[in-house]
Amino acid sequence: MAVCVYGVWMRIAHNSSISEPVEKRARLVATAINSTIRYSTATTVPVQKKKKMAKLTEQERAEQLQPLLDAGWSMVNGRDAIYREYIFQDFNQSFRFMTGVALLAEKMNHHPEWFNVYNKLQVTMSTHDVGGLSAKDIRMAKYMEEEFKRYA
Ligand SMILES: C[C@H](O)[C@H](O)[C@H]1CNC2=NC(N)=NC(=O)C2=N1
Repeated sequence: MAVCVYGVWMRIAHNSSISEPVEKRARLVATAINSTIRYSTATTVPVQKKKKMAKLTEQERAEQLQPLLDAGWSMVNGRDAIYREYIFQDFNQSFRFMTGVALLAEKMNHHPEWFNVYNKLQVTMSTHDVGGLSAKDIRMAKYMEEEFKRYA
């Protein structure tokens, strides 16, 4: 980019006839520089700001959290967090389920608080960074509900 811009400037400076007063040629180059700078800044792509995680709003709780509570999740006493117990046929099934959740957790950088004994899995979801429930918790809990249907 810089090289071709320099080339443009030099072509303008060279093309303006040699007899032109130096001031005029300097003005031509200055105009070209300004327009290039304007062009180059105009073409910069705004940096996508990382979406700041926030606690669920009342409306999001009504629309997105309530279906999870209806499906078997419950609010944790004294915390803005949700809890669910899953029972599987055996340890192998529960660990397979946990493996899928763990892969999503790593992809999302969002991790469950969980405890597993043999075929029973206890899961608590909350977002430590915001001190309560966020969209990430909803997404992970919905994933778990969908996955669990495969173990019915
Ligand atoms: C440093 C690291 O990115 C943060 O601690 C991530 C990791 N996993 C997380 N998991 C959960 N449940 N909540 C968080 O706030 C969180 N933050």
